[in-house]
Amino acid sequence: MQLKDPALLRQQAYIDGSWVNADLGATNAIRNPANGETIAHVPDMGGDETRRAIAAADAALPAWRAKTAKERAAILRKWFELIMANQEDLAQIMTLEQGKPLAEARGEVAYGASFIEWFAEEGKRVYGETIPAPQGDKRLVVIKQAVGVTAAITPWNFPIAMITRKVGPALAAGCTSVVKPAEATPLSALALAELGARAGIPRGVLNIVTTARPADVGGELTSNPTVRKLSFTGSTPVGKRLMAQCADTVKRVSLELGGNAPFIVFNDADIDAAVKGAIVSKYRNAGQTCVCANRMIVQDGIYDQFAEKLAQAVAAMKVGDGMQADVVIGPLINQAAIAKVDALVADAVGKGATAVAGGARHALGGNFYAPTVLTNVTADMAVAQEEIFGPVAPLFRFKTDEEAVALANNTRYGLAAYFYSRDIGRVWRVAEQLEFGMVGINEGAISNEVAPFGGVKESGIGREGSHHGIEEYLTIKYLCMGGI
Ligand SMILES: NC(=O)c1ccc[n+]([C@@H]2O[C@H](COP(=O)([O-])OP(=O)(O)OC[C@H]3O[C@@H](n4cnc5c(N)ncnc54)[C@H](O)[C@@H]3O)[C@@H](O)[C@H]2O)c1
Ligand SMILES: O=C[C@H](O)CS(=O)(=O)O
Repeated sequence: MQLKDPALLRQQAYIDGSWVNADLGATNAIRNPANGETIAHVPDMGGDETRRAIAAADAALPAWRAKTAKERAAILRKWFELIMANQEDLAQIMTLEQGKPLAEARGEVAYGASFIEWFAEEGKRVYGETIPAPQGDKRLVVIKQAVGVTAAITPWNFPIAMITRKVGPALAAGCTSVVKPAEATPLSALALAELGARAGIPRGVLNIVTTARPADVGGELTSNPTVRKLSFTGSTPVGKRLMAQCADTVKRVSLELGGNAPFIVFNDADIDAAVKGAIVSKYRNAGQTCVCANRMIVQDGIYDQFAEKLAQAVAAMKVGDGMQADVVIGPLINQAAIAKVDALVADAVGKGATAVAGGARHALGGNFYAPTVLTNVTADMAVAQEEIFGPVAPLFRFKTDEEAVALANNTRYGLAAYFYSRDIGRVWRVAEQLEFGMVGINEGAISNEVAPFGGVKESGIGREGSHHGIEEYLTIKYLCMGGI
């Protein structure tokens, strides 16, 4: 690792403004998914260390929320500037621990930083209201206040952006935060904390607890009554478990969970634009994103042409170590991911699908999977219902608009959906009929800091980003003044 600022590679957890080891000295090795090499060790913490982090966040809360929104914004703005000034180092750390190509990692650093920049400003626009009182001697006022101590549990696929999408609004609102990053990718979180300290975030306001035992740390974060809110990003099964664990202390919960995005291409689509959008949506992060197109649903009239163009583009993708300049498909996160993707492809091919590009583990071996396009895919195949989380595009065929919408909505998930059509009537009808939180129309890249990100059904609760995102960290208080 060749960092301009080696101090950004932190191998201790960050609690109450100090870099600390686990109480018993246990550590967790962090390995490069491209080659299995150990790049660092971080503390393997449990309930005791987590309780201390929560106590630190609680102690820091009064002074932090007493600052004005403008004072908090100045610190967050400085944090944003430091993240961007260290973009190259942060991108290198991310590629080495998560595997995504360096260009994508640079993009994620900027995307993650944008949430800090955005919410520094949003914090200054948390407005209350006055209500015309029904009695002349009363005055009614509504104010908004910080929820308090918050917890964030985040996934490995976006090691910076999934943290800043939570900590940005939390700190801007006046909350404090305890973050448990994914055990595979803690280094990006620790580097963020280092830059936060340099930006002037006071001790205890932001804490990072690392562990190889997520259930132990998560058990404390979800049961400790001092924690008033949990924001979780990850798989739907884990989200359900954490939501249940929060019930005993009636915590506020935000959940950003799994997806199964349909990508519908109608006969009237611009096929070249649709192929471009399919590649952007499907193969980003080697298909390991929650909003990846998971099912390509293509109308009869253009099915063969779309399949041929997509397969041709996919076959040309360079697979390899994300640190190599021309690589566009990096490794999957681990062998379990490889096995899952391979099993899904084998199931589809075994039931009659055809691999017109890829279709197997890559010749590089290890955690590399060949970018794949499957045709003749049918609803009885596992890829129709399971989140693939790999570089595999299954193509389904349809005849009518109604059939396409029914196919698209036939999932327990409801995060992102995409479709390509140039008929304005069809655009409005399909957009309104799709049961998803976000819909890309003639566009495969829909994520940014200004729009509400989130899903319906079993893809989650709440929204991140946009002016909605800060509401997740605020409570509404009604003041009734009598005797006026
Ligand atoms: N909707 C979104 O914005 C979004 C974004 C990224 C990823 N995801 C989803 O996340 C999944 C992939 O990420 P992942 O493999 O890290 O998911 P995961 O659910 O396995 O892990 C997510 C986080 O939860 C922690 N965790 C796991 N079990 C836990 C427990 N019992 N108690 C406390 N914490 C626990 C993990 O350590 C990690 O930090 C996919 O389903 C993807 O769709 C969703
Ligand atoms: O994987 C889920 C992320 O939220 C993807 S995105 O970068 O926000 O689109």
